[in-house]
Amino acid sequence: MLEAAGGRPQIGRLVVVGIGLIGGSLALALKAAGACREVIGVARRQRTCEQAVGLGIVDRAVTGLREVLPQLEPGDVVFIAVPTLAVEQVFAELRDKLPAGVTVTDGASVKGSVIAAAEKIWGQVPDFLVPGHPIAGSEKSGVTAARDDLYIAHRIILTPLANTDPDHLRQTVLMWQATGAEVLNMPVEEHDEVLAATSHLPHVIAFGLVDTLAHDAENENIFRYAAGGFRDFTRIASSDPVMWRDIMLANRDAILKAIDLYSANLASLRSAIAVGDSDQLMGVFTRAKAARDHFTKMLTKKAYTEPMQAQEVTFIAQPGGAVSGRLRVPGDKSMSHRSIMLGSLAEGVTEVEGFLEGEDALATLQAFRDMGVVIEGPVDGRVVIHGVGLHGLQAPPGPLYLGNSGTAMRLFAGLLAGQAFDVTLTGDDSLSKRPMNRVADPLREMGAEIETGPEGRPPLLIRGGRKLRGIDYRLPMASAQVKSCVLLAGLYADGETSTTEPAPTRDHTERMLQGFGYEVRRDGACATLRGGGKMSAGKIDVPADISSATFFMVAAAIAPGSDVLLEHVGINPTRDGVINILRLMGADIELQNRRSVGGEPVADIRVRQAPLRGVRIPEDQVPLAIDEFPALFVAAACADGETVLTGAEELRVKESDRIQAMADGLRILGVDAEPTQDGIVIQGAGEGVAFGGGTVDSLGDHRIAMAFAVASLRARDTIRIQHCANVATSFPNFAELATRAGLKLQVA
Ligand SMILES: O=C(O)C1=C[C@@H](OP(=O)(O)O)[C@@H](O)[C@H](O)C1
Ligand SMILES: C=C(OP(=O)(O)O)C(=O)O
Repeated sequence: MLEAAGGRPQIGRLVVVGIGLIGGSLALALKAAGACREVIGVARRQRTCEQAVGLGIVDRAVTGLREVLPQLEPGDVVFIAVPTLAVEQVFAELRDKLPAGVTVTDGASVKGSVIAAAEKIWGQVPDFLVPGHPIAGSEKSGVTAARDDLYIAHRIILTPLANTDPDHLRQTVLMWQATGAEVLNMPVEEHDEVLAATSHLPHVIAFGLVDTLAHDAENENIFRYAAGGFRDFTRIASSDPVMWRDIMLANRDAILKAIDLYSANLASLRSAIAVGDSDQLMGVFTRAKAARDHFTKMLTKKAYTEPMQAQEVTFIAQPGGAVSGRLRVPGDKSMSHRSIMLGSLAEGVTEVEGFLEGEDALATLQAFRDMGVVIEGPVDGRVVIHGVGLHGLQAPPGPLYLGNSGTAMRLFAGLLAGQAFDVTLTGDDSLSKRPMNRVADPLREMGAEIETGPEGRPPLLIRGGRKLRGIDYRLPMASAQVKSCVLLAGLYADGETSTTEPAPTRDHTERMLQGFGYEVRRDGACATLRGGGKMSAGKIDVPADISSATFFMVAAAIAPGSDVLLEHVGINPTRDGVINILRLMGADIELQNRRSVGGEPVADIRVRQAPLRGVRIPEDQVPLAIDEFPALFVAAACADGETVLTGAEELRVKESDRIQAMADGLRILGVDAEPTQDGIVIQGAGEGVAFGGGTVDSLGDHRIAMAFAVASLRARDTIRIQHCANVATSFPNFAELATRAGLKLQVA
């Protein structure tokens, strides 16, 4: 059927029945692609036929379909692009007159009615009919609106039936692909429901709104003062009335359902306005804004949930350079998560400044919105959370998707274990491989009911309505996530809950709970709280993330001529391992303007290049620098002599196995790096070039990606870093800041 001719796909003849925007644009696109031998247009009016030929949309045009049918052969395609309710009449003309082997497909916006019309005419849907619907169009209509690029990067939904002939289906798919469109299949009923909600309902509302206002006695004034919002919102009320009447009648049941749902929501908005229910209004508006922003990001391929994972980002780092200037890296990820969690569970309104607008923290924010918390923002790092109290969360409408974030999943497990409702927590590929028994085990000891996937991996199903009791938990590993999970569950438990950690880990949970007025007793390695209390809203100023600042600290330490000042960085003593380790290696680091901000120590960090030496990293520094090792390995590769890391097996269960991922990449770049079970041994180059060039795989781990970008400062050749999309989880503007600082980084 569809054969290559001169290297191009060919359908024989294309017959377009109805030469308007949809049919005419297909004709133009296939002609431009050289994908068919001849295009014949069929239109009711002679004038349209003449225009279509005159505009070069079709090669010839006739007013009667029957005229051209005898000329058709196998491999030809008839595309029906008439208003939905006129499709049946076209089918009637095709009956008994269509030569064998010809494909028939259509572009009607409702598929159920097309199927019904086919059954009426043929007794059953014929196997040569491939029902379809291009999701492209505009408020413009008619032959003069046709464009050859209408379908580029648009979706075409085909709704083949069980008996649809595979050859005819393939022919239709190839035809649409030749226009630059993306083709997908969907069941008929699903198509009609989805379109009722996303296209047909908005048209009803737009037509209805404009008609309401047009009938208003004040209409002249209304239209005179109609601003951009009105114009944007009602653009689709300029669409073709016949086409839309047909769609309403053809998809009646699904549209009625969508209208009823919307009417109920409109009525509840009305009453919120009537009684001045500001919380309900903010709830609806903030949720809608987030959904719409998210949708806009999806369209620009910048979504922070699932579809994002499919996107490929490569860093290309040219060798050499130095870093300089004053930089403020984004807000601390650990504190950003916790600000949303505790702000949501507090009583009153919490204002957060410096919030990290990265995908991990945004996933936490979205999850609380899904549980009914009203959250304004983020706008330039400012978030306002209308806390609902410890018992005010509502069951979310579906699973909570936590993207790439281990912190979110483990802390959520704790704070959801004592809720009244069931909840499922899911994540992306990387998170789905990470161990969760480390939180499920202590929570079960507290009385929670939790199911995990195989081998204790996500998803987590947390059953609601369980009574929790306080426990005294000795952590088997130094993990702030496990500690925080148990303490958060302790808020809902009877009696006291204590955690004892084998080594100090970040203490943001304890500090922030205290900041919200919840008593936490701290005694060395032990933290204790009593369930049943309450938190009061407060103000949170999130400092810049030392884990993100690390990439620039290492960059400045290794690149000759560098001098950077990193502003307003959190230097909590449970997070400052990177400063201690780099200093031990000989780095020139100065902490300026030390101050306390909202209970957390903060400083500006100045780093200038200095010769580094290899060291044995003290094991007590490991938990204090746990996320900084990918960058520290790059520093080690530039140091004089051997660097040995031990006691860091936790690195194997992060977003990737960071020991293996870094060892593999360093070796590709010519570094002698020997992974061990709990660490790594790296032979540093000393002065001069430390890395060759090459392609390394970050395995979708943000910190591996950024570490290798920094390595380019001391490389001989270009370093290409694959799978970097997840840099947006913790440091969305990394490439921009790095370039501003002096790295020669391109994003492809
Ligand atoms: O509590 C937190 O915010 C974090 C704790 C650490 O994880 P572990 O507790 O698993 O070591 C760290 O790696 C992570 O990036 C953030
Ligand atoms: C380990 C990290 O994060 P998480 O565990 O939250 O995914 C990290 O940011 O390096």
